[in-house]
Amino acid sequence: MTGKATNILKRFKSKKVLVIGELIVDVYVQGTCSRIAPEASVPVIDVQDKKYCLGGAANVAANLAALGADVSFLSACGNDDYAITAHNLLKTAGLKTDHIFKVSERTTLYKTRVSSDSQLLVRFDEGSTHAISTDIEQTMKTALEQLYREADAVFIADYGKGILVDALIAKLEELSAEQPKVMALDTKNYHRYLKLKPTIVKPNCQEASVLIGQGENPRPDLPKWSQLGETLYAKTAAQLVLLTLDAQGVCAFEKGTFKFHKAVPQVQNPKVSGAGDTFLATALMALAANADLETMVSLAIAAAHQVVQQPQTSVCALSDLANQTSEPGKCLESIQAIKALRAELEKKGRKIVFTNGCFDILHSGHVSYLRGAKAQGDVLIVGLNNDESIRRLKGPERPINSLKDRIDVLSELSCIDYIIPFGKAGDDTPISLVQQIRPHVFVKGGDYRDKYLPEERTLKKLGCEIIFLPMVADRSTTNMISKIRENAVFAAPIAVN
Ligand SMILES: Nc1ncnc2c1ncn2[C@@H]1O[C@H](COP(=O)(O)OP(=O)(O)OP(=O)(O)O)[C@@H](O)[C@H]1O
Ligand SMILES: O=P(O)(O)O[C@@H]1O[C@H]([C@H](O)CO)[C@@H](O)[C@H](O)[C@@H]1O
Repeated sequence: MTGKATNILKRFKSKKVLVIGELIVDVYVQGTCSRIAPEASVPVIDVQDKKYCLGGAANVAANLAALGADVSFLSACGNDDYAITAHNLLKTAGLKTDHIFKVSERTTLYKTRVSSDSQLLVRFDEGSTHAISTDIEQTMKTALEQLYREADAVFIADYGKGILVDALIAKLEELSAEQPKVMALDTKNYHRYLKLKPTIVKPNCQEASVLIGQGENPRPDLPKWSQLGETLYAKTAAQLVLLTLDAQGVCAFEKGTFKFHKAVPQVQNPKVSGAGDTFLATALMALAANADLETMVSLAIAAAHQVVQQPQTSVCALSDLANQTSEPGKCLESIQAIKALRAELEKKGRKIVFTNGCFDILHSGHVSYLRGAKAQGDVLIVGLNNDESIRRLKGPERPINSLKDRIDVLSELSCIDYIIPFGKAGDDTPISLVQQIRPHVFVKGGDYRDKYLPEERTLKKLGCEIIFLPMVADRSTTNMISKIRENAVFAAPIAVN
């Protein structure tokens, strides 16, 4: 993934997101089965472990918090043991609980999954599913008004268990009409939100199949799905529809038009419960951070890929997502990597700019020159003399900074796309690199305008344009070293790496 994703992720931290929906506690009972019960032919599970996780809208809130968002979670639950469990789990996840309204007439929702080894045997769903009372409805409406106005984005996690009553949806419509916000919607009842016009929804293939009236047993064949954009748009009124097809990847639609399909990394025995929450939470954060559609979907896929490999409902932390999307280093070492890069750039029609140098102690002349070099094309590749090469070219006291240090420093310059170390005894010229890279433009500083360039003949044979950029006066590594020496109280020899 490109540096774009990295820049988008940096903007996640400042986002305030409102989550409204059902708070659910997921209970995972893990055991082993070695016998059948005497009273009936059912397995006896010797329970070995029981885990409690945030589920439903609470899992969405936990995912958003893990991605760096400042989350406000609006919900109602019972005033019971599972409400205490949920409260503790929310606190552990760094979530505020002051807008979780506990009411005695409700029982907190919880789903208990019983597994033997990794085989799910049964799931019990418990808790109140009736609509919240008018009192609680009014309380939540008041809270909704305040929290909506403070939010950058809204996530509606409607599990159809009595929280998202008509009055709250109507309030959302009113608020959205006054102050539109990016809004993600996860529901099985899209028809209830048509007037609200959510920004982004994420039906899976079964939900989409039901949505378009083709029943619950879809065949996730891609060609069919990519033609259903108009229908999905009509059924959801969502500007963006991200249709998740399990291992078949994701189809992205914008206002009914199919935009692209993205494959997903394949995982053996994926644990999908909660992965949809992670996917849509990440997509919403990316949207709120002004990501383009392609980057948004890639980030959502990367986050979901992380959680489907976890045994229980879990989250993808911002740091984990950053690690997954951080671009590989800029430094290319192997001929194969250089060849692959050249082929990729040619396929994309990119204009390649090449330059080379020692860049021992980086100074503003270098920076101005490298920025100017990048401006000559689309991609800047820098040939960087290795340490032995610099010793041969500039003397035994050089370089001051090792190749690794110089790569680290140059890699932080956004104008440089790739760095390739070079130089060997008997040939410290960039000729062989030029032959491999075949740049469209070759750049050196003006100090080379009247000097012999051994690579010039090769460049001309390649039809490569040669450009000399203006020098920044009084900036050179040699000068810097001299200044350091002159200013040193005791002209101690400069440590050579
Ligand atoms: N002051 C400057 N302004 C613009 N370009 C520069 C400047 N100094 C060096 N360059 C360019 O940067 C590239 C790397 O040069 P190099 O690393 O030798 O820099 P330097 O400061 O001249 O080093 P040294 O003093 O050790 O020779 C070369 O293409 C050179 O033309
Ligand atoms: O940092 P420098 O000394 O500007 O870079 C040198 O440039 C030489 C130039 O390309 C003429 O061939 C090159 O030969 C040398 O290896 C250094 O990169």
